[in-house]
Amino acid sequence: MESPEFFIFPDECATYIKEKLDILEEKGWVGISSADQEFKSQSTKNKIPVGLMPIFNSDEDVLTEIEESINCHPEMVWVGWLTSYSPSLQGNLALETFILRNLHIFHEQQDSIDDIVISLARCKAVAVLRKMNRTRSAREGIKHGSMLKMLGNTASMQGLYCNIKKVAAVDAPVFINGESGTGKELTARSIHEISSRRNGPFNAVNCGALPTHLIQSELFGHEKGAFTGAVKRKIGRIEATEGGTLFLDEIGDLPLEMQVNLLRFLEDHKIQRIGDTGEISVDVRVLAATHVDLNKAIEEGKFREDLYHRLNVLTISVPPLRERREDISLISDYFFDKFSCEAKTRARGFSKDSRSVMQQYQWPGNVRELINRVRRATVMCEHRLISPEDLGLERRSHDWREPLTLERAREMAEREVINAALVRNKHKVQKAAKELGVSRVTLYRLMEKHHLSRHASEETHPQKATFESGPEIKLISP
Ligand SMILES: Nc1ncnc2c1ncn2[C@@H]1O[C@H](COP(=O)(O)OP(=O)(O)OP(=O)(O)O)[C@@H](O)[C@H]1O
Repeated sequence: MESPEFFIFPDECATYIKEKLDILEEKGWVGISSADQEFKSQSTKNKIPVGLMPIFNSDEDVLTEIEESINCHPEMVWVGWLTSYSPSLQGNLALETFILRNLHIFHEQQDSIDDIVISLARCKAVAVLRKMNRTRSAREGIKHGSMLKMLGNTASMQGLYCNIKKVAAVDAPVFINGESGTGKELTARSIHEISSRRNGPFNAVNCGALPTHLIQSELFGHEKGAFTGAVKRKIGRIEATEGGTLFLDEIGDLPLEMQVNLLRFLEDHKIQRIGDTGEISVDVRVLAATHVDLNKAIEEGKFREDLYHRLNVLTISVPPLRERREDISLISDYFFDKFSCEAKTRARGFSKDSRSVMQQYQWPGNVRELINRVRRATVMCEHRLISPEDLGLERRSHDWREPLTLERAREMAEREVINAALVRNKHKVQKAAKELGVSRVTLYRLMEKHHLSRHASEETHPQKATFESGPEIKLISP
């Protein structure tokens, strides 16, 4: 016989629910406390649960507990059960907003017990639909409804989606941390897309890519004749983002004098075009990202502490690909399908060897590097299955059981570390040299010695990266 439908309720509400359990059981529903192991038992394994959340009071602690239950089981659709003990929602804006946003409501005093059964069934139907969508989304690569094409099902990515939703619900600045190529800009776009600003513009500015003398005008705009060459009025990127979201990438590269202006804008939401005496009010949300250590930059006097605190109201971290290896197959398959639809290819998929190599590689350039390698392999592959060589990844050519001179080992390690630094720094030689602690000239010499290209487009070709599965490699000073 088929087991009855079931719902989960937070452990702290157990006493209240127990009183009602018999009635609900008669209607074909079984209630299980969130602390109960039965949740994972055979009888409920293939069932989709619904969450039932009695609301007794509006203490912050209770809100936090509810929030935690929802976060622990984001797959569930939750019914909020307003009991005779529930606080009045009117006048309690925080609770009201929270409840309306997260729960389907059942009023015990206004609705009959049959209505709660209907609510549970309705939520079950929504949960089933959600599950179907999630499965399809994982295939299609679209996650969480309007959240942009962010791929990844690992716990760390689920945590990221959860945080994106949380920060999208408010209007404060957000600081997005993460290595290069992890998806910081995509995260910023996702925040914008599900925020109340989604109908406004989204603008991304790479502070590191703008020449210093142009940054002020680019961000704040200028009036005609403000400086030589200002032949007409220019609206800056901040003003052009009115009503929307401005993403300042590589904020660590913003010159100090510009940091003062940005701070002023963040404090009073007013800007001044160069050559204009008046101030203009602008309604723009700022999201910022960097892959440099800003605490270190503050210590070195390169980044203003007050600006850091102003921007750092909410922080989100995007995990590196090597820390979510289970997502590698999903991402590579998705992009292989995409690229093979766009261009003719003989390839039908990845060989077993390629999959294993991709799993072990460190991915210093993260998702961007994975996409680039898959794109190249899809075009270059001459067989039915993409090989590690097509991906520009080859197993370490040396078998460690074989004898190896120390000099050769040093050379191999040196090449690998330099290649990783170049990929991480988008082939900006000066930046990579700084990270490696050598001069630019030295790095050029080493690149020549190891036949490493300085162009990003060639990062996987003709040089092949090896993958590191052995002990950590240290850079040996030349
Ligand atoms: N989870 C993901 N799913 C699908 N595509 C992704 C994901 N993360 C990143 N990408 C893709 O990888 C590329 C790099 O992402 P993005 O530009 O957002 O990274 P970033 O962290 O901002 O990089 P950088 O610091 O170098 O500017 C983009 O093409 C982006 O669409």
